[in-house]
Amino acid sequence: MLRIAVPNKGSLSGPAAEMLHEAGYRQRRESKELRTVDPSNDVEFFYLRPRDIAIYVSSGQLDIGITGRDLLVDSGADAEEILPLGFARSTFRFASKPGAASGLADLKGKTIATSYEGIVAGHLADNGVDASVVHLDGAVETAIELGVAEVIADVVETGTSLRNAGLEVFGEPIMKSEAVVIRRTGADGEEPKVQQFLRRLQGVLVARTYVMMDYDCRVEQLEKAVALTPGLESPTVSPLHNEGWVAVRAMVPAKEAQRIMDDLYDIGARAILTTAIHACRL
Ligand SMILES: Nc1ncnc2c1ncn2[C@@H]1O[C@H](COP(=O)(O)OP(=O)(O)OP(=O)(O)O)[C@@H](O)[C@H]1O
Ligand SMILES: O=P(O)(O)OC[C@H]1O[C@H](OP(=O)(O)OP(=O)(O)O)[C@H](O)[C@@H]1O
Ligand SMILES: [Mg+2]
Repeated sequence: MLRIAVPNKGSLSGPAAEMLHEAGYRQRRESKELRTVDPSNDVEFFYLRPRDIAIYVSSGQLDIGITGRDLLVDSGADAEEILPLGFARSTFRFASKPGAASGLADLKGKTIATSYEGIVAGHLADNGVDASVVHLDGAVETAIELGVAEVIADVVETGTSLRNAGLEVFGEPIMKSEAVVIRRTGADGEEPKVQQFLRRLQGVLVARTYVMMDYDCRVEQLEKAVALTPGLESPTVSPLHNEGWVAVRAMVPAKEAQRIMDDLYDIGARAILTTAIHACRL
């Protein structure tokens, strides 16, 4: 049975459960459940603290896990990223009172508060900067006002938390993060059950980003139309009962669907339809 670690709370947990559900896996019914078995898919899910997931996976007791890239790096655990999942996107940045610092060089001798000590200590060491790091569990934006630190390093998404605390980011982003699937470093990448799990999640990612487009066009316009909708491999072209016309079917990126429909209409295509994709295997 495949054993998978899933975040039990925080920003990762809702979207992770939603993605697993869309991929056809049974998920826990209530938030207190710490594990659940999905016998029809031969999978067992363990609901763990996001911060602990890389450690469990690196120990080899669980086959794979879903966590944040930043948490994986911060843990220093012997685990590697195998599939980015596109949710819980954030950047990890330094911030301070406006004007208190403008780059890495200004950190020398300063105290930096963070919940991600591993990332910060590694980044300072890589850049040869000598500064102290104070570990806080969360709400680190308050640390400057309360005199615990002069600088913070934290997850930034919209920037609202920093703005509310009167802080500004400075310097280059330390890293970009999103939810990722991880496995123990060097684990068997060809394991069929793992591959099947990854294919299912990839199917969800594709279903979320593409739509199916169908339209009719004159044979003379076919090459131009196909250039607009090349599909992933190649579009399906079928004859219509009316001579000189064909029906075309291709997957297109959902974000571009409206623009492509306009362009197809302009070259004479008609009966242009888009439909959602619920699941797929590429
Ligand atoms: N506001 C946010 N937007 C996007 N991703 C976020 C946000 N806050 C945290 N994350 C991501 O969530 C993961 C952190 O997990 P964590 O459980 O600490 O989330 P959290 O939302 O901060 O929860 P908690 O309330 O328990 O602190 C990291 O990968 C981080 O990049
Ligand atoms: O840029 P924003 O959109 O404001 O998002 C970033 C904030 O979200 C997270 O905090 P969370 O609410 O999880 O609290 P925490 O600090 O206790 O983890 C993170 O630690 C930042 O504080
Ligand atoms: Mg948090």
